[in-house]
Amino acid sequence: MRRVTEEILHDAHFGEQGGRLTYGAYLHLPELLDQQVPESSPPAHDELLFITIHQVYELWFKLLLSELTDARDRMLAGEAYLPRVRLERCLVVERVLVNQVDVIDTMTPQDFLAFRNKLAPASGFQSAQFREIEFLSGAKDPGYLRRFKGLADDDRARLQARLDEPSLWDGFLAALAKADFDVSTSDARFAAYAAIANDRERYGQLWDLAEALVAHDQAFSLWRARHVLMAERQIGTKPGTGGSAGGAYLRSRIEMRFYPELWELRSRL
Ligand code: HEM
Ligand SMILES: N[C@@H](CC(=O)c1ccccc1NC=O)C(=O)O
Repeated sequence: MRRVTEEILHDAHFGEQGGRLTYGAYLHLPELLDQQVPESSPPAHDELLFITIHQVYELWFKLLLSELTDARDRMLAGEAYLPRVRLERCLVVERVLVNQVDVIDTMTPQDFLAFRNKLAPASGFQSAQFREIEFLSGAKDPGYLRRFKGLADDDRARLQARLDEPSLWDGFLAALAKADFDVSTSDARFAAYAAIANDRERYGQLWDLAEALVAHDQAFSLWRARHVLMAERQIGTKPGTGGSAGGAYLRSRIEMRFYPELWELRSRL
């Protein structure tokens, strides 16, 4: 009698029709796994960890941009259900982004210092996708584009496009307008939020959508707070490789909110 594993391997016909696809080819693993190139020579032991974690962040940022863009487009079209579904997936990914800081925390500051001097003037400040997420979410600060050193032309064009196009917040207001709320003034908008908050039986989908936006906003605040601790744990009060004051600059960003009106609503309920 053949062993069970052999049966599984040889008798499975699912999806085999004429295909030559393999796991590695589908996922472009040779290319993907060839992209971790340490700057230090001989390589400092922890530099592979440092490169890997940033690449993983950027892959998740790419997914977030795809999900958030779809949520924005659907809200602009007046939808509420699928935008919330998209935002909830983003929230789960964002929790992963916050929690994987634990992996960087396994690095000691001495081991970071073994390759840190090779990194300047690069820093996370130059993450175009991170800034794209901020712009798309609603925090459009053109100053970041002006201050960006060494930004590739295609990244600059993508960031400019994110500044020019509607944000998630514009999408949310479009969804409210589609439900016949006046969103033209601050007073009118707060009246709309209160109406939605106070009649969830009628406006449940819009309420859930607003809450999903608050959760997305909160997740990014948590990431910023966690990032400050990650940075200070490594470099204390030293200035950053990107030329900022370091922890003090990062700390100043913690209070930033994508949707201040949805936070202000809490005080008015
Ligand atoms: C050893 C770990 C880390 C340290 C010490 C650190 C430190 C810093 C510092 C000091 C800055 C301010 C810019 C500068 O002057 O350099 C910064 C910005 C930034 N870092 Fe990190 N970082 C670390 C890990 C990470 C990781 C894993 C990510 C994930 C992508 C990341 C993403 C960012 C982003 C997006 C910014 C810009 C933040 C903003 O402008 O609001 N950092 N980091
Ligand atoms: N800014 C960090 C260095 C750093 O973390 C970094 C360097 C190059 C590319 C990405 C980085 N990550 C976040 O800033 C520092 O000052 O030590």
